[in-house]
Amino acid sequence: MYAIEIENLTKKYGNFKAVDELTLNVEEGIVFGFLGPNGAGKTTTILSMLGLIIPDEGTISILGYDVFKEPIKVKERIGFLPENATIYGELTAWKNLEFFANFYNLSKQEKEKRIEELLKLVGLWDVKYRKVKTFSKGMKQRLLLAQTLINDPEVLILDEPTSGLDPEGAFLVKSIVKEERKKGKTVFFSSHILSEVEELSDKVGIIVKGRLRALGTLEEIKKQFMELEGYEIKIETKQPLPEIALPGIIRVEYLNNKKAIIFAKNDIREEISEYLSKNGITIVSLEIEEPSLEDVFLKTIYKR
Ligand SMILES: Nc1ncnc2c1ncn2[C@@H]1O[C@H](COP(=O)(O)OP(=O)(O)OP(=O)(O)O)[C@@H](O)[C@H]1O
Repeated sequence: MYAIEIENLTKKYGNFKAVDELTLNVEEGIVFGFLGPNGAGKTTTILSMLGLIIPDEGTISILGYDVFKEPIKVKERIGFLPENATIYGELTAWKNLEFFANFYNLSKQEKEKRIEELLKLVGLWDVKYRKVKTFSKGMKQRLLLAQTLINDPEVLILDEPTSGLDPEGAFLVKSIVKEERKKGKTVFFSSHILSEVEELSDKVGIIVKGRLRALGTLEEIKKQFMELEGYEIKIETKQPLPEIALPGIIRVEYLNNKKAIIFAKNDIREEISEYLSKNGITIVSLEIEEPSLEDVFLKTIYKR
């Protein structure tokens, strides 16, 4: 079963399509990175997943439950961290968590145990009785994350969870995501920070102007990209390179007489290798230069 299934989601504001026929599935137990520039439609998709926005078209189910028809069943099993979450500044960290814990059917003991565990997890145990209005942005975000985890959710939905955090705060958020994944939980998070998506995600979706432009593991996305944009094959030989003219080659850029980058329509390493060995040339290395997620992301945004 998929943890999250989004089918043909469309949300319009007037005539403007904020999300346009979006279809994607997230397998259980993985971290899914939802990547897109500002205004791409990430938050609109996430709010639809929570049933907080009613889309014009499409269906969404989480853990097999339709989010619009069975909202309570869904909410019991998920944790949601909004992009601009609010927090009760006049309450202490402990009281904030207690307030949210009260929404769930937990005994006093279970509640206290859970709050203690979470405050320790996010590094706020020593300041548990301090009013939250005295907290830094990073401390508040950590408390919000603890709040998101209060019901030990099976699926975590995090909208730009590291936005505005310093490197230490971002590190803590990322380590919590990794810990949850280890426990078998599913995490869906949105971001426009490439390094973070690359570091955390088992699967990535790239959304631009409301449309899903790429979907898959990083490897799959890079492969799809190379199939569209062409392959860069780096070669180094022992003897000087002869002129290489093989079907599929777009151009060759010689770095010196024994090193070159071959731009090709497909992966023609075998053909190159055969051709050179026929000409008595020994290959030192012959490798595909993989695009970075940044190459893929930027070209996806600006080119297509
Ligand atoms: N209530 C609304 N009324 C009109 N337009 C809206 C509304 N909410 C969002 N939009 C528009 O829909 C588009 C998608 O917005 P959304 O907030 O989903 O993007 P996002 O990818 O989350 O962006 P960001 O990274 O900046 O948070 C934007 O162009 C935004 O201006």
